[in-house]
Amino acid sequence: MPLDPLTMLTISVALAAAAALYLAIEWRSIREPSLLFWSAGFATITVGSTLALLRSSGFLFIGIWFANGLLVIAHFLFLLGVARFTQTRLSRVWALMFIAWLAMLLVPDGPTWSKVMLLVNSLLVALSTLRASFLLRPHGKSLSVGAVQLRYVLLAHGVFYVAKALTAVIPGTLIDLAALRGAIIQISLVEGVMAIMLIALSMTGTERYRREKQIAHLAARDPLTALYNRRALEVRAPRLLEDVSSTRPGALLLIDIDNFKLVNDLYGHTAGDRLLIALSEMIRAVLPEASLAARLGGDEFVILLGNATKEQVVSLGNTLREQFQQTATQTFPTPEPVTLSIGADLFDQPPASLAALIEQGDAALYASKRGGRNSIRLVDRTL
Ligand SMILES: Nc1nc2c(ncn2[C@@H]2O[C@H](COP(=O)(O)OP(=O)(O)OP(=O)(O)O)[C@@H](O)[C@H]2O)c(=O)[nH]1
Repeated sequence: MPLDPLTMLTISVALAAAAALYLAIEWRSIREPSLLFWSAGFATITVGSTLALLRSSGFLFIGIWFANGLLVIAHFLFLLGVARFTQTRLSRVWALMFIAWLAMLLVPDGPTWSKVMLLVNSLLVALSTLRASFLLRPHGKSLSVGAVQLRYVLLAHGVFYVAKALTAVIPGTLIDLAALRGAIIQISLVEGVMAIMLIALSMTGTERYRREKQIAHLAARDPLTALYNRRALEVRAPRLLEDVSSTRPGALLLIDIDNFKLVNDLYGHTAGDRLLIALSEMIRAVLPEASLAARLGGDEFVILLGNATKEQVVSLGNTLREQFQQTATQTFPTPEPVTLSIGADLFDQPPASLAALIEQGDAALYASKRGGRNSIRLVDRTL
């Protein structure tokens, strides 16, 4: 049994209100501005659909003109939300949408103007929606499943509104906005209900996926240097270590700053932090593919290499040592030199565990410290 227009509109009001509330609650917990725009968009649809119900009571200005204008604003709010989500700036030209909408309020009554109203209104909605879909296209970065879904839902919704605009100019189509009669209006109401559900679901999916990724990223990183922390290294190291063989030896470099305490004592903790960040950036810059780097804690860092050679390990260690010494001497001169001691281990069989490997690296590091610091000690276990 087909549902009558008033029932469809009532369903739209309920669904849009639920979506607005849900997105607002999500916003309260994660404070992501795009959620607020999307919530405001659904709240606007709630008000617009409620006003559209007044058509049956003869309130045509509020029930048609004003209600349709709110639909345009709602889609513009969706576009603003997508722009925030994709960190894009919208051109000021979009402000013309409001002028077009205000102009629609001046349109007189009558079937011809009814069509003009439908045409302009549909095109404005289509414009915002298609632009939002276009902003969600993949550009360099891969999109999450939720964002891809949102992109296609918006695209389908936008195409629907283009088609709706075209029907308004086809002669002979019955469009009675006042009485909510005509095939186009019936189809629109059904599409509207479906679109509200799909858009709201894909919006929440989009944000949730991004939040989960952010949480996973934060949990795996050292907050100061953004390198992996020890736990993240423990999770990722086994895959790299499994591939170690006599044809693809692995290597570990354990790096510790010499006399780091002096920087903290003489220049303050913030200066010490800056030096730790500088070292992490140097490490990132020299890190080959298929390798891992982490801050184990304090002034101790680790690099794990797959498919390494003795020459590569020594060269990488010495590059870091020289770069660091230069930076530390220039930025924070100290009575004792602030340098790097490195303990390295080259191996051609997967170690018993990461902890066992770090212990071996520790022994080499200790030897480097005892031998006068500012040096690299390599234990070659491939011989
Ligand atoms: N600025 C800063 N200092 C830290 C941080 N974590 C640990 N430290 C300091 O780093 C120092 C590490 O201690 P040590 O390794 O014994 O100091 P060191 O002077 O480098 O000693 P050697 O390694 O024997 O040369 C301590 O003074 C800690 O307070 C941090 O996140 N930021």
